[in-house]
Amino acid sequence: MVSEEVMAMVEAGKMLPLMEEFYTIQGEGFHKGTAAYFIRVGGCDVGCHWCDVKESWDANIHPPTHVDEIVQNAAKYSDTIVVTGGEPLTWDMAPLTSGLKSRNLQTHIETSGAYDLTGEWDWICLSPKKNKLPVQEIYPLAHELKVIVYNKHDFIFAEEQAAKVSKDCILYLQPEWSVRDKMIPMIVDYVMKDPKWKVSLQTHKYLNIP
Ligand SMILES: C[S@@+](CC[C@H](N)C(=O)[O-])C[C@H]1O[C@@H](n2cnc3c(N)ncnc32)[C@H](O)[C@@H]1O
Ligand SMILES: Nc1nc2[nH]cc(C(=O)O)c2c(=O)[nH]1
Ligand code: SF4
Ligand SMILES: [Mg+2]
Repeated sequence: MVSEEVMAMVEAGKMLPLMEEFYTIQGEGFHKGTAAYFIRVGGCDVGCHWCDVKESWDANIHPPTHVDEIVQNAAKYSDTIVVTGGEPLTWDMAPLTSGLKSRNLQTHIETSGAYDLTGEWDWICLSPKKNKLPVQEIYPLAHELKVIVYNKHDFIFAEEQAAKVSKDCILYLQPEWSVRDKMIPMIVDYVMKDPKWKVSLQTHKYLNIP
């Protein structure tokens, strides 16, 4: 049981249910190959059946942690901080990013965009999900669109989503990990036919790093 005081702090984004934090190499998308410190915030009710971090979904099992403490720790490791989850936009990200920005850190977010965008971000990776679509406001702000391809219909979904982002947004198709052997050849063909798309792989899984 958490106290009402802690609940109010979480509500205000001054504390966040912290699942894990780790220094690694960004494995996916535009910044792949670049060292970054990851902050994984618990809580998500989007419910992707193939989600590779289902342990993150239940916010109650992750300890509410002061954002000041998260920031102080993150600053020791990297000047690029990736906030992921769970779905980080479940929570008000403003206190966390203002702390990170006050230390001149680069703020990146991995999000489904299913909830209102909060926080100040240098890089927004939008990975839309069919079962809970992004809010309209996030599309023009996304720097990269990363659509997970689990089956053929996901190419149609990817085109629908690409029609909503800005012309400068970088477009990625990323195979869902468990079906990668089947989907990679289809993604390769697709990208060669329509080179506005690029391939994104979960390279950290090939490198055996977090
Ligand atoms: C675990 S999610 C957390 C952030 C946010 N909830 C989201 O979905 O964008 C981080 C990234 O991993 C992707 N992802 C999750 N499970 C995956 C899987 N099985 N295969 C490929 N990508 C996956 C998501 O689409 C997202 O881009
Ligand atoms: N190395 C590494 N890169 C990543 N890029 C996005 C990730 C995520 O889970 O949000 C992730 C992750 O979990 N590990
Ligand atoms: S939105 Fe992200 S964290 Fe939530 S279930 Fe889907 S992939 Fe997992
Ligand atoms: Mg991951």
